Amino acid sequence: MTWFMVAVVVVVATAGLLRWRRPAWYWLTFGVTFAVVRVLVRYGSVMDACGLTVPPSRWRLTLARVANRPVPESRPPRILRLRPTRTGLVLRLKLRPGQDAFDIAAASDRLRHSFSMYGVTSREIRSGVVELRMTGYDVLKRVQMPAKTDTAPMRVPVALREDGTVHYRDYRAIPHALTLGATESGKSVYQRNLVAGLAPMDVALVGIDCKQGVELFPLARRFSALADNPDTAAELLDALVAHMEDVYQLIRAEQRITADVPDAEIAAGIWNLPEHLRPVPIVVLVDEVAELALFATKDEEKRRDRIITALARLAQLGRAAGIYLEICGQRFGSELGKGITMLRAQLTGRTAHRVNDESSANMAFGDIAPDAVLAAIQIPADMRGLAIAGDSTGGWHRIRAPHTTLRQAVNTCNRHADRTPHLAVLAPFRPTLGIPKPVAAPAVESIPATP
Ligand SMILES: Nc1ncnc2c1ncn2[C@@H]1O[C@H](COP(=O)(O)OP(=O)(O)OP(=O)(O)O)[C@@H](O)[C@H]1O
Repeated sequence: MTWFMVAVVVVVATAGLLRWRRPAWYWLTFGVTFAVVRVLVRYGSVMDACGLTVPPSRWRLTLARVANRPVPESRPPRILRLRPTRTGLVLRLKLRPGQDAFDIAAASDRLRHSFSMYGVTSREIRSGVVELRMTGYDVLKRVQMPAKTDTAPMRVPVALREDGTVHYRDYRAIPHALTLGATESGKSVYQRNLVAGLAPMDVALVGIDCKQGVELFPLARRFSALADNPDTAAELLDALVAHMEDVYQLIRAEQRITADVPDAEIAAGIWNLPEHLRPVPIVVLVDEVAELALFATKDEEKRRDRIITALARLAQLGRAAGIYLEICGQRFGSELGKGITMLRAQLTGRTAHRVNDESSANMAFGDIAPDAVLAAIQIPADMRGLAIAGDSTGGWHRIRAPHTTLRQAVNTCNRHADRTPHLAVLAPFRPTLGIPKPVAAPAVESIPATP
């Protein structure tokens, strides 16, 4: 008996320590069992307290009266499946007549408190079936991506969502995207994760990094072309437009359709071309886009117009030619001049890190998901890397990318350097590899100013 008591105390103490210090371990060891028991035991009463039960139907009342039995109780949605996961529980519910998915969504915060879970989100699976995803701890506090993720061409597992699922950047579903965020909000880390995720794939990476190349040039071995100033960027974008036109010619040549070609084989983009003819897809990463749109002189204005026109053309026509845009910046609104809002409208995927004002959040979500604007401005300053990711369907999620250091990203790019495609049209922009020339440190004034 004494040994049993000691064992109980040890288990309770270990569980308590793990719960506060290592929530992920706690969940995997004790938390999941406690949570399953808690949900199953409390399910009926919690659903009743949250107003998610329906009164007995007429035939059940009649049956009870005929059989002289007590009046049947109200019934909650039926549990179809309860599945523990790495980060929480997934509960699939069959709704009762008269209930809808909105009832469950509206009660998700009450369910979270009642089941003592960290977060609860719901989504409709099909008519009458709703899935509740519960997380046992804050999965975004220290992001750990699952060891296994769904793999598909041009689909990068880039971050974790607050419900514990993986957030993918799927270039074939959403060809172009915009990532906004104030300084030090985590844009570069997000972009680094994208590059590291794309590095093992058959894709050409093109970078325009107007921060003098500090973010993308260390990853140069996996890049087919890089530009670190607006002049080179203008030429590089012209070369990409020329490449896009060549790919269109190739698709048109393939489309010389005869009556015996099945409909499914008619090419309307590079992915429909036979594999031996298919040009390699290109992802164009632009860091600090505002640098491309700002100008001080007449010549710079001409260059700016050339750049924005080329970007807008790539955004409008690039998808079929396998050219995808990934644009990052602190702000991307009409104050950057003509053509910007037209370009922004083509960037379907939107991600906003912490922003300093509502108008910056509006640039990302104002035209697609107004409630995401509120979520974006509520991101706390100490949660760097936390972001709101939405798309044109109006849906949005809170996400956070894993903290990939520059060293880790460089290692990944170097490991996959042999996959870097050589495109003739991009050859002049291929980064030269080697030891950089030493640069003199800027002079520092050491004499203190006297009043
Ligand atoms: N997902 C993350 N998880 C943990 N820490 C992060 C994450 N993303 C960013 N950080 C932290 O925030 C710091 C700033 O991130 P980052 O350089 O990506 O910001 P930024 O938005 O690109 O800033 P700037 O516009 O000034 O370049 C990083 O050094 C890192 O310590």
